[in-house]
Amino acid sequence: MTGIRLDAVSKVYGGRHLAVDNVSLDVPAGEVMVLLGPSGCGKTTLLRMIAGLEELTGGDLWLGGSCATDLSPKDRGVAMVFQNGALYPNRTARENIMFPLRMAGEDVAEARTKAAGLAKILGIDKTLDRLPGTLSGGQRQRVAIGRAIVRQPRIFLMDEPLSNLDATMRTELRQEIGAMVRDLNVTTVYVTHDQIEALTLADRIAVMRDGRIEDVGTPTQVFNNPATAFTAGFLGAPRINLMSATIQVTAHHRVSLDLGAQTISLPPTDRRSMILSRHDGVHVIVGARSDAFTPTVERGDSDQLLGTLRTLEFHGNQWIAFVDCGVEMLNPDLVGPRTRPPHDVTQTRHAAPRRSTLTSLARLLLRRPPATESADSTATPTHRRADLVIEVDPNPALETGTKVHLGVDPAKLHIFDQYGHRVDRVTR
Ligand SMILES: Nc1ncnc2c1ncn2[C@@H]1O[C@H](COP(=O)(O)OP(=O)(O)OP(=O)(O)O)[C@@H](O)[C@H]1O
Repeated sequence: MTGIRLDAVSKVYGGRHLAVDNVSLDVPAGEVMVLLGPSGCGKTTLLRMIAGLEELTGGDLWLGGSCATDLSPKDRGVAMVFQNGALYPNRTARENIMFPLRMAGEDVAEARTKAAGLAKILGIDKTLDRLPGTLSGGQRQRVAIGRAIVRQPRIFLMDEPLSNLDATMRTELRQEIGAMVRDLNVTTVYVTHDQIEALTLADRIAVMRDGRIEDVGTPTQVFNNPATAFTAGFLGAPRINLMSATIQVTAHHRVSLDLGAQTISLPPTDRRSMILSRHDGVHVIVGARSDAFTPTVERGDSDQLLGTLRTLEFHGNQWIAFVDCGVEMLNPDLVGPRTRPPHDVTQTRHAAPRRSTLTSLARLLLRRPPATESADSTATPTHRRADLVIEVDPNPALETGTKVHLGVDPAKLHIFDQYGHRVDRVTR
């Protein structure tokens, strides 16, 4: 089994377009690593660099403990499946799967046995004698996967293999891919922009943005304990509420998050209270998923916010309320890297991404808040007045236009600095 190590890897296209920016990542042998991120964030480029289809502009690639930066693609023991796994149209599914083995000189009977075994795992054993043109998209993609993996590659790379399939087929094949790569125990890197695919398939997810890795962790780690506001915003539906806030420290070091029109108090025992109590006046970003609130029509003991119910939506398995609390919301896509200085693409090695700590907060004290920065600054994330998006239980008293009290569970709040990094230490 072969692990993968990316060591400060960068890719600059045409001498000026930075597609992958100083990425370091370890994929232990046998792990299923999913690269997740929006279109254009560098996922495919990174995958192609592992396959040897793109040269590295900077950094090194290690496969199984040996430097593979300059190794030719055929010597890497890597197989790759793309969105549209092209098949030989005049060969049956069986012949397509057997093809790499026959090319390698393997005995026909042996190749047939291997192809049949894989076809069973992939659920296409009944279609082995058909031509690709007579197969459904999902069946064709299964054949392509079988053909890629039949030679037992050291590493299996998949680039959005399910994106052209319908929802039912995607779910089925996703489960089969997960089972297959684990059965075969092959180190797998899987690219997708679909959070459900990532959460369900991955041993670990690397969340990418603008050529960099924002966060790496198990699905539960990146979802429940996101290191950055972007990760918090990319995972989860409805999207996380990100509120612009200012730290307020009162007598006895009690810490509140001033949202402008309203405030949320942190319990003194909350570890963030300890961290933030020395940072009165600092701007932060407060993240709260839709289940962090308990809405009631009557005032309750744990109420922290008051708003007006603007809209109620039925989402099948849940009701979602849009509540106007007069607070300033931020767009998760625009928080973070755009607050960093513009990048010098001629430099391909950079310091490792920093962990969010008190030190980063301390640095904020030296900065003006985004709203007061110069007009041409890239530092201002999009601020907008918007509604909090909140899960509600069916309740006839919750009607559009009514006042709603919101209990807030501080344990479900994530607090980020203005660069979008968590103010408390994130452990992985
Ligand atoms: N051959 C190329 N020449 C110049 N720029 C390129 C080339 N290939 C990719 N890019 C650019 O590099 C960036 C990363 O592209 P990449 O295809 O790796 O992103 P991605 O995350 O896989 O996107 P998608 O999900 O849309 O496939 C993009 O801005 C893209 O336009």
